[in-house]
Amino acid sequence: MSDDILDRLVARITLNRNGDPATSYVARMTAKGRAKIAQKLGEEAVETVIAAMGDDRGELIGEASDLVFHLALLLADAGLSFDDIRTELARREGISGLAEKASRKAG
Ligand SMILES: N=c1c2ncn([C@@H]3O[C@H](COP(=O)(O)OP(=O)(O)OP(=O)(O)O)[C@@H](O)[C@H]3O)c2ncn1[C@@H]1O[C@H](COP(=O)(O)O)[C@@H](O)[C@H]1O
Repeated sequence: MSDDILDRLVARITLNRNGDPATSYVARMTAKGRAKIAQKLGEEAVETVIAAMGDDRGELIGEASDLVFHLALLLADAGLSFDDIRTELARREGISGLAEKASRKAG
């Protein structure tokens, strides 16, 4: 078993996606479809933003965790995983966001 919680979470999501919606939140959300998962992700993003405006670190950690969990649900529904995100972030490594933006405007 991986010692990375994100890897274990993705493995659990993959297993539960086809489970019983009566006993699994992952299965229930999957059964509702990608639009519902995406909507929930958006709600969690807003809740994270609101938490970030306060000064309760625990609240922000909780909301950010809900956000990442629902992102994992959405990625799984699209046949993607955090490995795909890791690969893309590695590709971007060392490329300044400002330089990248400027190159898009120039092109
Ligand atoms: N990490 C999580 C996780 N984080 C958040 N959630 C659930 O996400 C749901 C949505 O959160 P909300 O804050 O919107 O709460 P809500 O109950 O819908 O309530 P409202 O805000 O709408 O009133 C809640 O039911 C949370 O319990 C999670 N559900 C599951 N996991 C992981 O996924 C695994 C598989 O879960 P099941 O498929 O449910 O067994 C679990 O073992 C965990 O490891």
